Amino acid sequence: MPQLPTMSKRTIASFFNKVPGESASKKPRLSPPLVPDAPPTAHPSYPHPIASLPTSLLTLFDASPPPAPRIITKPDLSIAHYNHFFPQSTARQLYLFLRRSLPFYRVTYTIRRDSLDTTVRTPRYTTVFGVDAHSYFSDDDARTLLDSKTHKAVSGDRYRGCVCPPRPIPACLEVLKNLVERETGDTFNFILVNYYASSADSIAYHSDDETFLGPNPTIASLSLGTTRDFLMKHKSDKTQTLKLPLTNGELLVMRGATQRKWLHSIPKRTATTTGTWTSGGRINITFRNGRSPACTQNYYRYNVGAGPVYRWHDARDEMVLHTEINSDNTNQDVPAAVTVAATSVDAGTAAAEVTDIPSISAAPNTTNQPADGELDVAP
Ligand SMILES: O=C(O)CCC(=O)C(=O)O
Ligand SMILES: [Fe+2]
Repeated sequence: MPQLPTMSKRTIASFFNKVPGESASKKPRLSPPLVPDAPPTAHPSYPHPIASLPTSLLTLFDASPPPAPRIITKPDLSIAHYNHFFPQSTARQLYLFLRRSLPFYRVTYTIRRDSLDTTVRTPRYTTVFGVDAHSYFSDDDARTLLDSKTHKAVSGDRYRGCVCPPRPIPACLEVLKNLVERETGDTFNFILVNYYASSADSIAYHSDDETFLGPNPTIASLSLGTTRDFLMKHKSDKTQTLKLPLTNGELLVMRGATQRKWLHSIPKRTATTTGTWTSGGRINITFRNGRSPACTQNYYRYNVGAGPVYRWHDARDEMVLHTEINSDNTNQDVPAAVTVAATSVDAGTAAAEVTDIPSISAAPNTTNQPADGELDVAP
């Protein structure tokens, strides 16, 4: 395990910039303006503008660099575990902010399995931002998609197969990405967000080792909100298992052979956590580095899909269709005229329904396979 750099005290401005010499990439970076309570990030690919972090939260980030991580060692596994990447109160505010600011999806899709068309219902809310290394978003307000080599506009062909155009990382998540990059020394171009609304939401055993992430990918994973068990098991050595109850503000950095050799999951639980500040929910944010357009296509298909947008409704204390967000919510940045297409996922042809297969490893051309017995067949 290489020595991990530790985070030193710094100014708010530094959260928007890279450590000098850290990045090999010469491409311009998104630099959110350093004004108090900056305006939301808007982009034609977004269903609504996405609020920027309040300055009060940025100040909290500045106040407390995380303690050094615990290094977990097991065969073929390399994990740096930051018990308190963010202090409780900071993580709590971040959780509440992101839950009410991001667009979420409940993705349904059809796969061919055992010669049957099978409808898969992802048992959690998801969303994704970013684009693979072949492209990047311009640094100006337009945030145009540019080719990483020629720095010219990307041709329409490159992402033709995507369910939606790639989305630039909004300022509020760019700040988190920069914090994680500074701490880990890695760079990431994708942010995937899961929202587990209750203990019934889950992700089945899978590994994030698709070829489009390259060999031995580093994946950083931030947990906010309700504590959930993160279970790991070695793919071939059944004696090797690991259980980490991930609490509010924890960061896992998985490296080396971890994805190739181990599976991980967040299982459903029967206990219900209600009446707390989390409302029983948990946000997980993973930072990844996608190498090719196949990654972009896969991530948007399985984390945005073709269905409707959901947003958090403060008064109702639950996710609701974006179209239901109105003036009784405190999410006032949603233009009333915005409409979303109804789901175009056709479940009618399905001969069977399942929930929770390894969602992002279900696409063609991936090396992942569902672990035996991990599919939950819907009743
Ligand atoms: O929620 C978590 O901690 C894990 C999420 C995960 O494994 C994934 O999104 O690939
Ligand atoms: Fe995963």
